[in-house]
Amino acid sequence: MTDSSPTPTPLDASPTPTPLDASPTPTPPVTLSIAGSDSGGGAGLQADLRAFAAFGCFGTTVVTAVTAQNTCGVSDVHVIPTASVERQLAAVLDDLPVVAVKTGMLATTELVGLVADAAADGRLPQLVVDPVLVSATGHRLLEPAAVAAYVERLLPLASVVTPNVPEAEVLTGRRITGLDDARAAARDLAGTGTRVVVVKGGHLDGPRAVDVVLADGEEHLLDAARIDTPNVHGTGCTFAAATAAGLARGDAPADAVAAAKDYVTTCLQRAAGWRLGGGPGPLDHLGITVAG
Ligand SMILES: Nc1ncnc2c1ncn2[C@@H]1O[C@H](COP(=O)(O)OP(=O)(O)OP(=O)(O)O)[C@@H](O)[C@H]1O
Ligand SMILES: Cc1ncc(COP(=O)(O)O)c(N)n1
Repeated sequence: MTDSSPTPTPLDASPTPTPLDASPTPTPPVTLSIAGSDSGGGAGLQADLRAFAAFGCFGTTVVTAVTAQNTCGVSDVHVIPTASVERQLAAVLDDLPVVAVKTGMLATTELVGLVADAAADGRLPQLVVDPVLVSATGHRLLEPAAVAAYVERLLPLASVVTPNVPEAEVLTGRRITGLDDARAAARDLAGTGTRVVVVKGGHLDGPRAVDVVLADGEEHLLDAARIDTPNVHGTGCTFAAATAAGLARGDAPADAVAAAKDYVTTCLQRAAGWRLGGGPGPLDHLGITVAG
């Protein structure tokens, strides 16, 4: 008599988990994000800290605003008083050896001015400015009068600026419908004094997601296949934080933006099938280590 029952499947066939590695590690580079909190966790400081960690950086934070936000929208914005932002900045910079800084949501003209003053005093090394104006869900995150402060005060002091298409349109007054317009906008923004300009192409149409980079007068493109996914909340924050982290670990700016592009593309790919929330969902930053 033969036994026709199927071979029993072991309950858990996955490989034995690697034990946690407790060996000492070198002191990491310190990065700083000056940005808003996203209660939904997809953008803002929450995304920045995950991107910093992926690049092996120790992230610190200065909170400019607390948003009540999820994937569907922003229902409240509480701007942190300027004096508190100033004290957070002093607390971080007076003690920790920050080597690169990223700014995100700055909310008001006063806070843009505060950051510009700190940069002018040489306290914000390798400054990456992500000029956050509006959330992906359409909520204003910067008061309109603050746009001039960005152009006149902050951009001249930035190492890298990373507007998306709608932000580049507001900052330059130029309509951007394709790559040639994005190139022209990048040249306008380089004219403010920023060393490296990245006009991100996530909002342009087409099968590729192409970003225009103008670095010390040299233009090149960051080009990746466009991923078909609704989960794009926090791509801009992630790209800028990853760029700051690359600079912090010693990459040249052109290498830092290229590594940031690879990282954000990987995070988008991994989360393409995620279903978190009813609106544009977050990226998968989890468990990724970007080799230096
Ligand atoms: N669907 C996509 N597939 C591949 N890459 C994308 C996609 N959407 C955005 N990107 C890339 O993500 C990065 C961020 O670009 P994007 O223009 O979306 O910035 P953003 O609008 O500031 O982001 P956010 O959604 O956080 O506001 C860029 O490198 C862009 O090319
Ligand atoms: C606190 C904060 N900072 C930045 C963004 C922009 O990200 P997105 O354009 O993906 O909404 C946001 N929504 N919230």
